[in-house]
Amino acid sequence: MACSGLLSNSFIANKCFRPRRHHKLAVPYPRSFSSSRVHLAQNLGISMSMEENGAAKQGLDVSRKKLPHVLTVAGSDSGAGAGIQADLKACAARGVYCSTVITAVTAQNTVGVQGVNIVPDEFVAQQLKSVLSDMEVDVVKTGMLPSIEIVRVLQQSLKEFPVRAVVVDPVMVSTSGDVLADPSILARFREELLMMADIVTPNLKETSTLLGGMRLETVDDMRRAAKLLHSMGPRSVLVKGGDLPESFDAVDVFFDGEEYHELHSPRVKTRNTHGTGCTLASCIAAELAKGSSMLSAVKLAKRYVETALEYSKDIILGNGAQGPFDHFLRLKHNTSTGGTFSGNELFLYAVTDSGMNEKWERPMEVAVKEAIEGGATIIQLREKDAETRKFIETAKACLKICHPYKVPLLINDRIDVALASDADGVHVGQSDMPARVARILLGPDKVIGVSCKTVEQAHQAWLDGADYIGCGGVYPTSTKANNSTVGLDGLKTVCLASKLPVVAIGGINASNAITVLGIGPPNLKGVAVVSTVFARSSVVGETRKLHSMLTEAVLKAN
Ligand SMILES: Nc1ncnc2c1ncn2[C@@H]1O[C@H](COP(=O)(O)OP(=O)(O)O)[C@@H](O)[C@H]1O
Ligand SMILES: Cc1ncc(COP(=O)(O)O)c(N)n1
Ligand SMILES: [Mg+2]
Repeated sequence: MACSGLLSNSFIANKCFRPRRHHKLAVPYPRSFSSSRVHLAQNLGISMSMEENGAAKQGLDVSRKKLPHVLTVAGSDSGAGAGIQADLKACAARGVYCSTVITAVTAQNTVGVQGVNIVPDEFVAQQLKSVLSDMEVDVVKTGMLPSIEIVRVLQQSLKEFPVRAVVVDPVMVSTSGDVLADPSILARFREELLMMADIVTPNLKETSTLLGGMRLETVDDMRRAAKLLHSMGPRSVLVKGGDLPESFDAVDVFFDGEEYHELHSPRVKTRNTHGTGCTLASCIAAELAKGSSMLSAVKLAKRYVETALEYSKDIILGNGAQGPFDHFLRLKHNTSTGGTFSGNELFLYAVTDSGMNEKWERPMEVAVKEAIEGGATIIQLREKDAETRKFIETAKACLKICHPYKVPLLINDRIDVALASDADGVHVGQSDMPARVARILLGPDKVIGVSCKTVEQAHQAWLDGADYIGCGGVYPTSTKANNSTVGLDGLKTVCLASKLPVVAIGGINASNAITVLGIGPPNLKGVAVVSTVFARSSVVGETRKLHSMLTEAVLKAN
């Protein structure tokens, strides 16, 4: 469609980039269109909009990066599992800005919906105008639309302020069985809203309702339903199968008028599925806002929901049948440190050695368990030659052993293995990945330790966002070839300069550990050992011996 000079600025901003109806959204949307807007406006002899004039007057850069932006038009869920709250969390998790037009306020929890207060339609219209007239919305996602009047004002607003895509989640009944939309709305949905939708995402009940009570029991039924719904006007249809019997995978059927795609994912066994529909639709909207094609957006959204459910399957919130899940995939991370590493964990630091375990035919898990039972306060898995897949499995198994004891487990060098196993952190050497990069990859909560021999390295580790440093070798050691030693003096110098807690490493054993800890600086928090605990047959016995010696020495010193 050509843009004419008579069109309003908002039309230019949005409509020109909107793919024409009945074309699939295969071409990524242009990401930044502030600059193209100005360019386009100049070509068409149109002056800049008020906002651009304002920005220019304030000396702001009008070609600044535009945030992908989803506007959700939905109801508030006081329990924050579904509705507006789920939409905000989903968009935030996907890195997209989300504005909100609230259509109703529900009193809701994990048991059900106790009350609904519908926002007057004039006020919904006012919210829509406030956001759409000002904030360059890319995609509108609709959820609970509780009255015919509200559907009408939404349609009018979208005509006045067209956006690039409309995702319609036709919320009618909550999973708990409570009615969220007036039944009279059905006709309006069928006749008007579906026509405006780039995608409509009904669950089984909603599909059946929209199709006059059609029975949906199999994936074939879902395919037929998708086709029928498509004939009602939306460009694409996703019939969601979360409510199929438990024997089925979680199957959704996508149909764009030409092709069907059955999207399968394993059915996560959990009660925490409240808000999956809202989240899925918001995630689709978010991906479209970033520039995805429709099918990619749907696939990614489904994978996101599946992953979030898997991560949150055991969380307990509320007494009802429908628990919420964690959009930021974090609640299940019950790390022993919880992002509050103090340094005291370094007291008896056990670094594993697979060669020593092999010699005693001891699985790594057994060695780790024995070390912890003997009193190790932190474990580092140091597997220089392990195959990646095996290493990840071992790390996961060891984490299961460490966490009940609240003992953190770190991975030597391998950031990828730490990420894949969700270990508590990493320990890196001077020639491994820089701690600064590891911090970016691992996020703020994981523990990062760095091996340092000098004051400069210790300072850099601090600048890079490490949590502790390992200083050594204090004495010569057989576990690290060609490693120069720093001696007690070098250790003391580094400790005095370091802003981070320090663990001493290298050749430390039962006969010198007390001397090492005795050198004094308060940030010298402990000793790290390898052979001392792992080279003998009884790891638990050796660790216990060292632990009681160290404890006794510390008690005496205090
Ligand atoms: N137990 C589950 N395991 C994996 N995916 C699920 C599960 N329950 C629902 N889903 C997925 O969540 C999305 C929302 O589906 P559904 O629960 O049917 O919609 P609604 O929340 O609107 O009732 C779909 O992609 C569906 O496949
Ligand atoms: C405000 C609001 N919007 C939507 C839903 C649907 O979510 P679900 O189908 O998971 O109950 C809900 N329960 N509450
Ligand atoms: Mg659901």
